[in-house]
Parts: sequence; C-alpha cells; structure tokens
Amino acid sequence: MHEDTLHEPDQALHVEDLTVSYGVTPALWDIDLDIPPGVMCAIVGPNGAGKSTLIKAALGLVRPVAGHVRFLGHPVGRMRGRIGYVPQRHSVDWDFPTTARDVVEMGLYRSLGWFRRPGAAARTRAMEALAQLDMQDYADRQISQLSGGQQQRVFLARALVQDAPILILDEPLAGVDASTEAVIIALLQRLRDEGRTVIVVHHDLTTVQSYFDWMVMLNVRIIAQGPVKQVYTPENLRAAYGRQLAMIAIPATAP
Ligand SMILES: Nc1ncnc2c1ncn2[C@@H]1O[C@H](COP(=O)(O)OP(=O)(O)OP(=O)(O)O)[C@@H](O)[C@H]1O
Repeated sequence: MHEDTLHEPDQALHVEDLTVSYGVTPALWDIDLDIPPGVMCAIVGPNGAGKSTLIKAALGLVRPVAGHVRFLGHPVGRMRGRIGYVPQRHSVDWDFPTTARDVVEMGLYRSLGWFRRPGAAARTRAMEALAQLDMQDYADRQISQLSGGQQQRVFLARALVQDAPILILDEPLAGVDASTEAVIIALLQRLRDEGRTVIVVHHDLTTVQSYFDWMVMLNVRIIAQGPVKQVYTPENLRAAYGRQLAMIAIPATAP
C-alpha cells in the first residue's frame, strides 16, 4: 500500500495481516484489528501473548514480518505528535538525570521544535498537567527519586500535554497503589469522554468490565475484539488463557 493512501480513516487504529517474529516463533500471527475512535480499549491476554509487541509494532518500534498499520487512516510516520505513548515502566532508563517537569516538557518538544528552549508558556502547561495528576509538588524532583506510581503519573502528564487524539499505555497500572490507579483511570476516562481514543495493555481481568468499553483479547492471534460486553465471555477467556483460567475471574454467565 502506498504511504500516501488514506486507508480506513474511520478507525483510530487499523491493523491488517500483521505478523511479528523475534526469531523463528511468531510473537503475533496474522493480526487483523480495528479500534474505533473515542473508545477506551483494553488489550488483554496471558503473559507472552504479544500485547506489548502489538503496541510496539503499531508504533513502528518493532519491524513486522508482514502487514501494515494505520492510525486515523495514516501510517504512523505521519502521526508524530498525535499519539501519546506511555511505555512499560521497566523499559525506561530512570537514572537519566532529569526532573519530573523536564519529562513533561519533553511532551511539548514536537510543537516547540527540538532546538527551542521551552518558555514560560510551556512551563505553565507542564505544571498544569502535573497538577492534574496531583504531582505539582514533585516538579523539581529527579525522576529517579520518585516512586513507581509517581513516575507513572509523570509519564501520563507528559502524554497529557501532547494533547494527542490517541493515547497508548503499556500496563500503566502495574505496581501502582489503589489511589494512583483511581487517579489514572479517572483521567483516562475523562480523555475518552472528550473524544480521544485510549488504548491500554491491562492485566487485571477483575476490573476490565468497569474500566473499559472496548476490548481486544489476544494470544499471538486475535481471540476476539469489540465491545467489552461481547468479548468478555467464558469461551473467549478459555480460548485466550487456557489452563491459566482457573486463576482468573470468569464471568458467571455468558451475556
Ligand atoms: N526483544 C525481544 N526479543 C526476543 N523475544 C521477545 C522480545 N520481546 C518479546 N519477545 C517475546 O515475544 C513474545 C511476546 O512478548 P510481549 O512482551 O509482546 O508479550 P506480552 O503479552 O506483552 O507479555 P507480558 O504480559 O508478560 O508483558 C514473548 O514470547 C516474548 O518472550
């Protein structure tokens, strides 16, 4: 497909025939996926199902064997600054000597241009975003000196200042306490209610129905995708999780 061709512009994320392999074994096999705009979508599946790989391949951070991806009809290269990405916490080098506010201001570099120093307006926006996550008092703290939950909030503030129509977060709730989880979910739901598309790798099946309205169930292949009510069924859970199923929450009855 030609780079300039607008393809499936009505979908926030459109993935076609995507296969990714790190070696001989495919991590993702022939994925076809559509996530409509304005939903809050959970990507779920067991460990090693390829959830992070799906996100990285969609963002162009991992090269697929086959397939293609469109965000709002465009290839990812045309979406710079329009996708906010919060990576898995353990994949970030937290020893990088920078303050919480610097991290948030990095979210503005795209609109500022890389070589312009952030001015007063950028500082104000960064502080407002930190305040929305109740992190204003930590603005000048080194990022390495924050707790895991606080680091996660700072990264969310960075995604917030980008003002992106699409937000992608890889396990934002991993290792955070209940109050941070509530803050993060409330913020993501508000962003969804404003019309943005929020895509989240999520592990806790007990909360998926209350937090999300859209769902992709994955285990190397797509098991199911669509509104949570349709996807979160015993059959699909069994297909995705197999023998691990005994340890996770199963809905009492199929809808
Ligand atoms: N850089 C890499 N090199 C080699 N194999 C990799 C690499 N990254 C992931 N894999 C493998 O690809 C598969 C999918 O990994 P991925 O991290 O996408 O799964 P996941 O669903 O996000 O898992 P988890 O829930 O454990 O975070 C796994 O078998 C993993 O071991």
